[in-house]
Amino acid sequence: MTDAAITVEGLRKRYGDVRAVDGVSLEVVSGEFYGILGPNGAGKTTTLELIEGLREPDEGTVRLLGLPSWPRNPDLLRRIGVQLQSSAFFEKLTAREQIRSFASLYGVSADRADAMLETVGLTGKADVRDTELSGGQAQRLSIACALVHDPELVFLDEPTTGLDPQARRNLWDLLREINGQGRTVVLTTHYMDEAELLCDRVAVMDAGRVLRVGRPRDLIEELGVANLEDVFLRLTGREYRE
Ligand SMILES: Nc1ncnc2c1ncn2[C@@H]1O[C@H](COP(=O)(O)OP(=O)(O)OP(=O)(O)O)[C@@H](O)[C@H]1O
Repeated sequence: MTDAAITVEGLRKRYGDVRAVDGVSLEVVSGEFYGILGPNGAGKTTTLELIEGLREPDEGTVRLLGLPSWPRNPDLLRRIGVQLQSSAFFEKLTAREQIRSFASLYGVSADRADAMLETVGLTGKADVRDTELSGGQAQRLSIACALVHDPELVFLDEPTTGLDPQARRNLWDLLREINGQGRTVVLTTHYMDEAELLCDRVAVMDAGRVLRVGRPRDLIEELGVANLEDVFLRLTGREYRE
């Protein structure tokens, strides 16, 4: 029996005429580092939001840590970490106040919040308001807020987009460390080098469907190509998405 952290069956979500998620089923094993890949508009973010329980599916079911993610379950929300966009920050707070506010929602100490700020390299910006942080700094703060309560299951939507190479490498180290502690990590990314390096398995999506799931090196071998970027292009084609 596999120890499933996430089980998704027959997930569908439409926005008007757009079938954003069109029958997605997948399973993420406990402790796995799992990537959701796909071109713009493939349905990655919508899939993630449905899995996280932030949106109601039209059809299908999601179980997180054995429990349904919809309707929202407060006990479950304590056990998962979701990286929200920085627009979800509390208004007019400094970086330190921001992460301490998230921490207090979960009953986590201010010391632990400050340590998390240090982990993402933002101690020097602790007294700066979030609106005055650079894009990459705000992103690091949002990741720190998602991790402050030590979640068992972590969801990150394009966590390294817009980060400089230093922040990107440091974040990779942090995510590896979190995963090494036995936590399950699910991320979306457009960086195939990142997915190849970090992910135990990836799901390649397009047009709301999962085209292929596998270990990066197995997919590379199966398709007889050089790297995961080639796998991605082979499966999803080279045309621009609308
Ligand atoms: N709130 C919404 N209302 C209407 N259409 C939406 C909404 N959110 C997403 N869509 C549409 O659903 C489809 C899937 O979008 P989604 O954001 O899930 O894709 P994605 O794979 O995350 O894309 P990207 O890589 O560009 O972030 C797109 O066609 C998008 O235009």
